[in-house]
Amino acid sequence: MRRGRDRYLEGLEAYRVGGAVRDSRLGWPVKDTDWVVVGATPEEMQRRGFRPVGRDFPVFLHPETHEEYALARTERKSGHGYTGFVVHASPEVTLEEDLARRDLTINAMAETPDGRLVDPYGGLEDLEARVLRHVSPAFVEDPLRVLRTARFLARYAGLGFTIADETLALMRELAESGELTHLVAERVWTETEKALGEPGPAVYFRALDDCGALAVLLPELARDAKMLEAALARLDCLPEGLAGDECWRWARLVEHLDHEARDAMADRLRLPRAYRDLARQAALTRWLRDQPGPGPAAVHEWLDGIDAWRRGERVAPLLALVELEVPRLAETLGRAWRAVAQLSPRILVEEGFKGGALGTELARRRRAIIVQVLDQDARSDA
Ligand SMILES: Nc1ccn([C@@H]2O[C@H](COP(=O)(O)OP(=O)(O)OP(=O)(O)O)[C@@H](O)[C@H]2O)c(=O)n1
Repeated sequence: MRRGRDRYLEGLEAYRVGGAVRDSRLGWPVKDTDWVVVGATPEEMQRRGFRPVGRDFPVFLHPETHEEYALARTERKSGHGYTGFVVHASPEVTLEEDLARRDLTINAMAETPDGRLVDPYGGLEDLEARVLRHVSPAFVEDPLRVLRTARFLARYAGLGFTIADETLALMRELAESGELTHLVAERVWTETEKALGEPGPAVYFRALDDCGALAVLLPELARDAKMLEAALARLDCLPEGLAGDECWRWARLVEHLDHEARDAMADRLRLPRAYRDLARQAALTRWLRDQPGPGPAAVHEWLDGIDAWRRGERVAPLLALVELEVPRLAETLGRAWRAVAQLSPRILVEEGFKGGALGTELARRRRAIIVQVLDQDARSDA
């Protein structure tokens, strides 16, 4: 977007950078625009009315557009993890130096307010050749970049992007060095959740597997190559309405794992409740699908397990999932659920049941209804 004169920027050397420059050239929707300012001090920014927001480095919000303006800076690694960086921001830091600290060449382009491209590291050429390539060997200073690169691949995979061999080699190096283990759970999950929302989420996990990072970060998934391939194929196998949903995609990815492995992974990544719950329900639904028959006890256990009684809204989407693989079973389960849902505990209370006896009788009658529906279905099959 071209803007007219901006009095706050007058006399300031400011460049649009990062995602906005990349995405506008790719014809991808631009989410937000970040800026780099060269040759200014924090005091000058504040004098101009910019509001300081950076904790770790000097970043300011434009008084009107509220876009982020960061003072040009260099970063050097000084230890493990996210905090192990020495940031140097001063009016002497050049635009080229600021761009050099960035992860990928396509993320290291800048643009003047009037649209002139500054591209010292060949970002445009890589963008046109659809290559994700690191800017410099300093790529390895931030292990999160392994995940970021995989995520960008997942986003742009449909455009034909690949990871440059040399970059993949650095990603491998990071996976082998143990540096990835220094990433805190929140950062790993934030990237992973973003990747789950990208057009090609399977590509993210495959790229992490290719460089050995999956075995470090999500060993439960990486353990068995065939299982992993099946899980990745399932990721995008979702009923309409659920397709593209991060939480459902995650559930599909992990539904084949036993609950110890699922819980271990969820604890390690500090997964939000919704992700844990849905993964458990999807796993239970898969279990039901694989039961012989399945018989009334299994159907009942499934309804109990997904807490259908209190959370009836869970049933339909899970049935839609079954329908993708075993439509006939989904139909039977749907009938059983509709029949059993009509039995209101209130009726039993009115009949005089209470306490434990109420629970026992409710379960008995529910089971009887399920038996009846399954019998009817079996007879109409015969
Ligand atoms: N670990 C990181 C994080 C960020 N950056 C740089 O900071 C810019 C902004 O980062 P961010 O907002 O996370 O990503 P975007 O590139 O804007 O992408 P997205 O569309 O995902 O927001 C990136 O373009 C990149 O130049 C980096 O080099 N290394």
